[in-house]
Amino acid sequence: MSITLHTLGLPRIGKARELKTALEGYWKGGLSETDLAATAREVRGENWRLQNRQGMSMVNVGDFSLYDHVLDTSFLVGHIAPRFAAARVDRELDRYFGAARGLADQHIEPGAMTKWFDTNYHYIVPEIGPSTRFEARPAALVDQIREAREGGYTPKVQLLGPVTYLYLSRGIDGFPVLSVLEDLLSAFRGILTSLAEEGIRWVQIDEPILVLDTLNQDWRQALARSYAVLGRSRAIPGTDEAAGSDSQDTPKLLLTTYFEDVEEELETLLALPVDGIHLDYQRNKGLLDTVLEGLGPDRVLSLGMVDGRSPWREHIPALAEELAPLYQDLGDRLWLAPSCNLLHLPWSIAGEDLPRELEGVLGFGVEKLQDLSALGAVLEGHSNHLDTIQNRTAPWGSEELEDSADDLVDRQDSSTREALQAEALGLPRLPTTTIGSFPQTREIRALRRAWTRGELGAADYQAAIRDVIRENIRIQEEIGLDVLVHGEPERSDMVSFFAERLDGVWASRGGWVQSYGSRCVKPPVIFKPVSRKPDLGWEWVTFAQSLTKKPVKGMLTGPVTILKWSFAPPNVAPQVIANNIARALREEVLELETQGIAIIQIDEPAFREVLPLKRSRWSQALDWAARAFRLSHSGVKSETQIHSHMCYSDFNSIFQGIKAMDADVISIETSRSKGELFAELAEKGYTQGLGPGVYDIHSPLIPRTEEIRERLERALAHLDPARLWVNPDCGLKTRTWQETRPALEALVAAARQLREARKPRQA
Ligand code: MET
Ligand SMILES: [Zn+2]
Repeated sequence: MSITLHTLGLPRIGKARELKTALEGYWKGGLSETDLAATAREVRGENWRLQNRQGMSMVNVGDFSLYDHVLDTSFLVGHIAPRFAAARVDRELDRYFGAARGLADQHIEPGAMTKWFDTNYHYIVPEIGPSTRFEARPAALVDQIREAREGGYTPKVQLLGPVTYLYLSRGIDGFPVLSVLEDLLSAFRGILTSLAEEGIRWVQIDEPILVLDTLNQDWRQALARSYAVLGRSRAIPGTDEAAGSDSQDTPKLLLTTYFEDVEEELETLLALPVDGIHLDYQRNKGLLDTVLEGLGPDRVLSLGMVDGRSPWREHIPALAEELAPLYQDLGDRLWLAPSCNLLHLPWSIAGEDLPRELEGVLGFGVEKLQDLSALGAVLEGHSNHLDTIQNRTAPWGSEELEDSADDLVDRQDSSTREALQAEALGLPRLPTTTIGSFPQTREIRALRRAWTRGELGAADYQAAIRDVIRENIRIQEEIGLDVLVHGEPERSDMVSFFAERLDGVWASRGGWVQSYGSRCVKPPVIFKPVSRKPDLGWEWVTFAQSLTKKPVKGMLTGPVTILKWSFAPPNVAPQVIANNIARALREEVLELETQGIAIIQIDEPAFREVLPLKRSRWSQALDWAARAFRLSHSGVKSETQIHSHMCYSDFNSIFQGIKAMDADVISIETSRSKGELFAELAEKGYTQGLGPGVYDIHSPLIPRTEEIRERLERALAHLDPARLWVNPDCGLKTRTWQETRPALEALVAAARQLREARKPRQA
């Protein structure tokens, strides 16, 4: 009997992003539905082949998605928000994409998108209201099961569990989402019945909310009720009766949790009448004894042995040794898998140019499965892989592991700074500025491409970028903005630009990870203590400053954002890495200051992503994150104004951190907010400068002066006019100049009108 190996899902964008290309082709009208379906089939086929080749006992069906698995779940349970259900579409497939991306021609807004737990994957939020009804619609899933069977594979079906599905939903106007549970469970039952008819033996049902430490009694009850209906005892909905004999014919359920330990909900979890439980091994080690006790004599324990969301490889010999007694105990009731869906990793590291330190240390999806099968083989005594695998940890010196940022110099108090800065900068009331990037035109992209390909020499490239900066400054002066920027033409991406200029960070060529739909990101890998390789590009900023008398704001990406949008080594605490990056950035900040740059913006759009899944650890995380931010500008003069930028406005959970960052000005996204935020901020005692975004850069609409003025007035109703800035929601790199220019003109006009109307008390 060989040990059962399986996965919790694989990347579905295609190993060379084939699905991305096909999707975008289909959306533009250049690719037919048939061709898109063919690409989708190829991607699934490739995934099944890989699982088969690596010795997985079953292949997953249901992990593939054309856009998002939460949206797929909505369609699977027949829950399509009314505005999409009523939309006019040529093909049903367009209704699905409409729900994901909106239907602009019919003015139908897409579903909201938000992050999947603490990952960088975004899902489409289901909307639940009084008219929500569910109905099993398993046809598409059944087709994929048959497809897998035709390929000769044994399918295991993967579903998002009903309770997590509801937990991730939004109740329209506060509608209580749990009130639809029974109806949803009937749909799930219908689906399980269809799967039984297809001869499915195992269903993987994901309930990652079991790792949270914030579930209340209602959610616990929902879990208990759901698995009473869907699990082994299979009660008949609406009655207390068990379904009895038909339970033999329905698939077994493997309930999966991932991303964290299940400490708080261990009892809840063990009481669920499911046939197997999956846990992240590393994070639940300490609970295994209790788990084994509660597991009983028949149930399967699946352990996530290789980290499914970090590219660092495990030390297989050590793992095999640790696991051996458990394998003895459980025999074939022990299953092995990656800790979570491999969707959070790129496809494979093969063909990448790795720095010497990373050879054999790093692996993506394919390599994770190789490690898993190596572990299986070692456990079963079929292999002595033991001597070929070396220690796989990041080369971080032990002295560097203790880092409390003692070199952090506290700044003078904020009101002293405020006065000094006001004098040094001499800005008008309601100063106008932008967030940093200007439109990345086709010419700029072509320029960068030619330079990276070596078709353009350094001197020519730099001259061309200087021309763009010159033009950017000219336009900003014409528009009449108060604080200018160089426009970031040299950056394609705010994290990879810095990653390439920091020693200790490795950028892959093709390590793409799905962020949402067809959008992919290529996270850099931080693998050793980070340092600044000569500079981080300050000369572009000082060049811009040399062209104008107005202050030019220097632009950097902050330590927390660089950390959160990269892969970091697991054996180093995040604050150690963040401090490390902060010190490299600090050198650049101090250089900018020396060169006469009086305002420096350190962007932290990923700041709130430091919040761990467990709420009990929030406060500590905010502390180190704010500390790292402060370290990145530690030592600047009081006259130097430090800005930060975050493109969201939900500060409730991070307010403590925002204050502790001790920035002078923070720009945020608010153009869609109705003003409650300002009252809230005032109430909480926010006293720094604030730049509420008054131009929604995500929309092609050009705001009118009156609209901007209204938005500013809403802020002025609650905040000190001396601390209010006027700026867009975020950078303008995705917009065109045709949109940007009139929008910024409106923004400047609105600020001027308000200044006039409010008659400043001092010059
Ligand atoms: C996602 S935040 C982006 C900030 C950056 N400075 C820009 O303007 O593009
Ligand atoms: Zn932004």
